[in-house]
Amino acid sequence: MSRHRNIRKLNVAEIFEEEYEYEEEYGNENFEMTLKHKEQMEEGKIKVKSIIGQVEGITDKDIEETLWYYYFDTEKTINWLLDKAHKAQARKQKQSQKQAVSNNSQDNKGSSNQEGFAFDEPSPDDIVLNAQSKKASNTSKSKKITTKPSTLPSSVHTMNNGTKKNIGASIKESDDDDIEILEEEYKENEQLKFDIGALSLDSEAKLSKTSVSNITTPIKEPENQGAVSLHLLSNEQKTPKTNIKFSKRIDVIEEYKKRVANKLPLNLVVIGHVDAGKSTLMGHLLYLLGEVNEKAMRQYERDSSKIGKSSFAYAWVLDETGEERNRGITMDIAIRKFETEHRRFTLLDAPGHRDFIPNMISGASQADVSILVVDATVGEFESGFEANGQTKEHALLIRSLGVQQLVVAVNKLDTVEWSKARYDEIIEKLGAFLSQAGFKKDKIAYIPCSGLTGENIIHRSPDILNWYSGETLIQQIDKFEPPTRLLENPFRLSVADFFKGGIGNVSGVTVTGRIESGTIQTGEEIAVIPGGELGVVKALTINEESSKWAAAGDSVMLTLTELDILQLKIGTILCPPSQPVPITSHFLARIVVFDVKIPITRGFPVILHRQSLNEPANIIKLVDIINKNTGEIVKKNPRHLPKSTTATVEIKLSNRPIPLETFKDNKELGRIMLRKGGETVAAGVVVDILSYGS
Ligand SMILES: Nc1nc2c(ncn2[C@@H]2O[C@H](COP(=O)(O)OP(=O)(O)OP(=O)(O)O)[C@@H](O)[C@H]2O)c(=O)[nH]1
Repeated sequence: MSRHRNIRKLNVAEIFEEEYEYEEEYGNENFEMTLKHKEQMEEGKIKVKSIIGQVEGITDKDIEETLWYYYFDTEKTINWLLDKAHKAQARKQKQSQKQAVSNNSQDNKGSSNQEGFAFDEPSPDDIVLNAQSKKASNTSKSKKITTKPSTLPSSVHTMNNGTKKNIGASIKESDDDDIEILEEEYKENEQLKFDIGALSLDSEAKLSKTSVSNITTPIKEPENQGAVSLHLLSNEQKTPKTNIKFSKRIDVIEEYKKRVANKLPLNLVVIGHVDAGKSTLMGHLLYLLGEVNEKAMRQYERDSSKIGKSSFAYAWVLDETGEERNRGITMDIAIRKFETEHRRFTLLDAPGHRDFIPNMISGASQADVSILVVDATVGEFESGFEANGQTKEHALLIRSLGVQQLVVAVNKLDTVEWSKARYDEIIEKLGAFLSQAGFKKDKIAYIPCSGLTGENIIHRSPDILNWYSGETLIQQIDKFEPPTRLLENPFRLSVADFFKGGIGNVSGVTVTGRIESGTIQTGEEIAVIPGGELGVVKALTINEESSKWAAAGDSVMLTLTELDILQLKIGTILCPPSQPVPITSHFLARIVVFDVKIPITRGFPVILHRQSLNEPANIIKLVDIINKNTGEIVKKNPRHLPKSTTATVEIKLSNRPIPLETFKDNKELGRIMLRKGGETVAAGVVVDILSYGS
């Protein structure tokens, strides 16, 4: 069956046909490791053990899981395991120091449990115990929400019931088109309609009966009512504590309107297959815009030619580390700012190499819009576009992460003598794929260009691209439309990184990340979930500029005081204490299966990605397969999910609960990616939380 067929038009008979093919090929049993995998696992374990020896807290299971996660890369496995063991040790030491200080001989359960290697942070029970003992001993500055929810969390009710109203009231930008987008967005949420990767789904029509009742009921009673999961405030505590006098508080939404009135801020991610020319194109663009001065540019040219990599001079503007420059590849997201006539961009240059897709996901999850760079060189476009190339995977990933607008830079046209025929061939092939991937035709623009020569980035020579009369790259990206920001939803920030120390003279702990929804201002109190620890925002910057407030869509640094750094982890969510994000390790998701080589079966192990967070998980139940066109359930309890199917599945986290919301409650926090063995196997949205807490 052709890989390039139109998946939207896939009919039920085809799905069954595929299933039969797979059944014949793989049988009905659950998928297990192949013999080769087992051999690799054994070899890997021996190697890892011979190097690290016996390390307290590292079990055989940990080694196996880590090897599997890194797909038998022993070096990465060892680094990760040792790093975790080191952190566990540091935590243990810190706990015993605290105990010594508090002289509280009763408070030993938390520390002993924190020795556990598998958990990067205290188990939820320990958190509560710790909190209680801290409260009793009153020795720690850290505060946390410890109230045990005896009934349904009312704040979560508000989030559910308030979603439509909030989204409808999202900030309006400047013109009619924007209003149309807002209306579309509003309708989209009214109907709980979502596009996942290749497919447009109206879940109201398409969910099974069980799921519909789960969704239409505002929220389920938490199954686990131990203070384990939701650290909620009791009714009396609902107003977040703040050290700003109410009359002085900033009306952030009004301020935001003023800020975007002139130039709209947009987060732009640049994606594409390895070596497509992403960094060169964007480095050249920054140079032409005057963001890189002549002296620095000449230095890049000299230094890159010294190591025989002169063609990478523009890429060095963005690839800043020695390793990236020596290897000639981008490894982590590079962030730069630039402005066009009507837009203010935060540029996220993503790595193209498949080994760094987790970094790419982390960057793409912060993006509003995207440039997809493809290499027009004969043979290169094809290898980026085929099954294990990154062109399709990246496009599907960003669509699944909610990016709707795309500029395709058909790059390196200098290598094909600026051939119109080649350009047409590429946009035809890509166009068919991108509409299958869920991009609307009118949201995609194609720009012929060369990042190396600079052609059609800002200027165009009429004798080179004489067959083209459209926009330059810069003109096109200046037309990106404003995305809808969830300004009136509860504040949510997914921690992308953190460090000890503060902004300017302020001391504390600093976190970086993108505000997914809501607003924040200095002086406000936030809760860290999981854990429930409380901190106060003492200072903040947006794109490294100091500010008193920030809003959804902003990439920020927040310095928090009164917070224990050990409570933070990448992927932790900061939120208002009165409106905490739920944590769960068991939920229902609607997924679209990517171009997998092996069908997904019950028990399928995956790495779940949500923003920067990634956690091992298992697909524990295949609930149903759905026809994408009609929304009908075509098969209940399927034995496996072949590529391109849309399905409802139950997912269980292996190690610990994570903060997660349903797509209905928060479009940003309700999206997930599932990866296995270095490949993205599916993307989807959370439709129901099946149990709260662990
Ligand atoms: N001829 C030609 N070569 C180009 C062009 N753009 C980039 N290159 C070359 O392609 C190679 C890779 O360029 P990069 O900019 O590092 O590619 P990339 O997509 O950022 O690479 P990763 O981030 O590692 O995936 C370099 O040798 C560039 O000089 C172009 O327009 N024409």
